[in-house]
Amino acid sequence: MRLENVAFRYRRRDPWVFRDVTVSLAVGSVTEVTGRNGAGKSTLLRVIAGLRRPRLGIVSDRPTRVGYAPERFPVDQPFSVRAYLGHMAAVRRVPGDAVGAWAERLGFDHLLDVRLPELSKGSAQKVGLAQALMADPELLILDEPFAGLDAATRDALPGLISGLAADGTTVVVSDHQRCVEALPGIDRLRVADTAVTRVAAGRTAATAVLEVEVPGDEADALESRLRADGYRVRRTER
Ligand SMILES: Nc1ncnc2c1ncn2[C@@H]1O[C@H](COP(=O)(O)OP(=O)(O)OP(=O)(O)O)[C@@H](O)[C@H]1O
Repeated sequence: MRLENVAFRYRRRDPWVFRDVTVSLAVGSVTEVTGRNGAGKSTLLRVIAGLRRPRLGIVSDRPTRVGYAPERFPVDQPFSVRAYLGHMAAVRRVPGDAVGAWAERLGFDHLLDVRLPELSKGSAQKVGLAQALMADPELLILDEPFAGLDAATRDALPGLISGLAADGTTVVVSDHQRCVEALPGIDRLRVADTAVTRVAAGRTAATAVLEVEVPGDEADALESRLRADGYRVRRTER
């Protein structure tokens, strides 16, 4: 699919979140969206998913089956996990046994009869992932999917994502935790200052490595700023 000269702001007098965005997402690609807090990553994902319409520009060739897992899964609905996912499966015409299969795969099958508001953050995140994944999406949008996940699921998710991509799903993921950055062939978009820029995938000949020495108590902040800006950071303590 393709975004062409896309601009978005929430309200008419708001500042633009981004402007003049022209990017293509190849079928079966995995794209990581990076940027600082508030840069516009979630907004870009919503526009790509079709949940928000661009104010200007054109989005073309968006696949029909779109799976979207929001940053914060809405847990204020009074249903059990089973009832909620069963309903989502019915809406998307997915066989009902997909619910149990995804619950088992993501490790929350023991929670199927728990009501959504009673779920822990990580378990709610898994339910959000399951509803996005079970429709066999051609376009899968994951907004900070790793937040709150247990180690086993966090480790399994990149493999699951690359498996789906290998089968032709186009995946777009924002990921402060940088869990997908090591996936081979991953594309990267950086959102900053109302621009969305494609960052060269694979390191090219033009890559430079800087060694920067900072006081220990500043290291965490600098590291997360650099990572948010899309840089790869290797850290050593002295
Ligand atoms: N529903 C909304 N209505 C109005 N403004 C919004 C809305 N959602 C986000 N914004 C604004 O749009 C800008 C981009 O927000 P967005 O959530 O897309 O950033 P982000 O890069 O995903 O941030 P984070 O890393 O903190 O999740 C911010 O200025 C934010 O305040």
